Amino acid sequence: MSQIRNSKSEIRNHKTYAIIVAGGTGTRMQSAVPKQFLLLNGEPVLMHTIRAFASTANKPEIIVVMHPEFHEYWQQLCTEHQFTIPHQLISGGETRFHSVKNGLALTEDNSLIAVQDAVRPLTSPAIIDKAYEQAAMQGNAIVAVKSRDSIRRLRNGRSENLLRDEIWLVQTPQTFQSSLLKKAYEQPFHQGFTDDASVVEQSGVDILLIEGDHRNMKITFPEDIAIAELLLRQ
Ligand SMILES: Nc1ccn([C@@H]2O[C@H](COP(=O)(O)OP(=O)(O)OP(=O)(O)O)[C@@H](O)[C@H]2O)c(=O)n1
Ligand SMILES: C[C@](O)(CO)[C@H](O)COP(=O)(O)O
Repeated sequence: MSQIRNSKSEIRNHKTYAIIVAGGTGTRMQSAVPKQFLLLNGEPVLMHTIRAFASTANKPEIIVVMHPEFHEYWQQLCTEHQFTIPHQLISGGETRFHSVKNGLALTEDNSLIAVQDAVRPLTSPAIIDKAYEQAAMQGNAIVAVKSRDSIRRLRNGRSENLLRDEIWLVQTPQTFQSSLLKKAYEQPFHQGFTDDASVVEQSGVDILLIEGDHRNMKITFPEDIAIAELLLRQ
């Protein structure tokens, strides 16, 4: 109970942001428009993701990062779907790393920043709030789930079993105190930076996991839209 009270009072000292990265082209989805605009239960994927953040207790300021080529299209979708949740729309970069960096430029210091894939429309408001609370107390909070399958590593043609209890599959949101995230993103881009945790870890910070939910899937391949629609109905 006292831990809950502490985390709530910690968070009150910080402004909260969500940087929702929607600057990708969705090559693996092979759709006519990037996957963040595909309809999920009749509404674009990105609108579900923005609504999850707007439905949290923390009510972060929402920054959506998107390739400028799609800004007008997105405005049209917002009008068509009568989507009025306030958000800032800014330009994406060459990679996810560069898109996040563009978002960071709009954030104030001494804040808490959640970085979220636009294409994770099933993230629950509860886990978003939990991540802000944990990051307020401990510096960072990375949502992840344990592997349900056995895991093997293949190297030089030989496979070996890994202890699956030690393996976590990383999702978003990935939430940080702004000072840690901004310092880490001053590093030059590296191909190994597949998410925000890998960037922050490279700057010398220990990464802390919080348990998420297997439903928090990333829309990546064509079949994922149908799977997400089934999960939304449950
Ligand atoms: N230059 C980029 C590349 C990716 N992203 C975002 O990062 C998230 C995770 O990336 P991914 O699933 O790989 O999306 P895409 O890059 O669009 O897909 P693909 O790799 O299949 O091309 C997505 O919300 C995507 O829009 C971004 O903001 N800017
Ligand atoms: C950020 C991420 O979703 C965490 O699992 C993942 O690293 C994105 O990878 P992608 O190759 O850009 O889809």
